Amino acid sequence: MMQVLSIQNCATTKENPLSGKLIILTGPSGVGKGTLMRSLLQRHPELYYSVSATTRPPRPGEVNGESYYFVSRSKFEELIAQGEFLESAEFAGNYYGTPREAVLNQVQSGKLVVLEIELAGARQIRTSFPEALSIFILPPSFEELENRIRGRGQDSEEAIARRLQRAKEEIQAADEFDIQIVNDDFEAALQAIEVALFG
Ligand SMILES: Nc1ncnc2c1ncn2[C@@H]1O[C@H](COP(=O)(O)OP(=O)(O)OP(=O)(O)O)[C@@H](O)[C@H]1O
Ligand SMILES: Nc1nc2c(ncn2[C@@H]2O[C@H](COP(=O)(O)O)[C@@H](O)[C@H]2O)c(=O)[nH]1
Repeated sequence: MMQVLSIQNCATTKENPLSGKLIILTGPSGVGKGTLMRSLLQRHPELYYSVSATTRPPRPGEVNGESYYFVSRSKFEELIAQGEFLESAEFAGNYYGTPREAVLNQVQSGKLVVLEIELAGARQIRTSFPEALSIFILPPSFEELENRIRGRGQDSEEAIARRLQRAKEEIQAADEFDIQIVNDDFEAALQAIEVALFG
């Protein structure tokens, strides 16, 4: 039976303001969230990165259970029906979702848990966990965003078009989030995230 923890378990404490807190890292596809996240984890291995489930096929080099849990559409729908996700959303033709139990267990044990997720999921988390700290990563320009998605060399033309269309909608929502950071100079953006998390 799945364990469901109450929201009180996610509160920070006076003694340790960073303990047991959810961090949302969001922003358009290709802005550099994953790259920032990897550097952040190298510098702060005490952070817990939530590995999502997705129906997207693995890209070269992606490892099941590390990059994502890669599941079929029918399995994903079964997991939604069983309430196994803290949030889930459809993005560019695929489902993505945050495993509920793993994340809540980590928050309860006092970890700072980072969710790298798209806009619809970020909104769901903000509604369920208003005390979560939310960070929106912006590109220096839309042209640079397109260059980064193309430069990554991982998406078909159709997928690129979908992601760019979605990016326009996502960027308009940046103001909804607690902190906005422009990922132009990578090191500066990384340091801005560190300041947001650790002061
Ligand atoms: N500050 C930066 N300057 C130039 N290139 C960058 C910068 N940050 C990230 N990149 C590059 O942009 C590309 C997209 O980055 P990344 O895959 O991390 O984006 P993402 O936001 O995680 O995308 P998605 O949401 O689709 O997973 C990568 O090739 C990465 O190396
Ligand atoms: N709502 C959620 N969005 C997620 C989750 N895991 C990743 N994502 C976001 O999806 C897009 C596309 O990712 P990609 O790996 O296919 O490029 C990107 O914005 C991710 O941040 C999740 O669990 N829930």
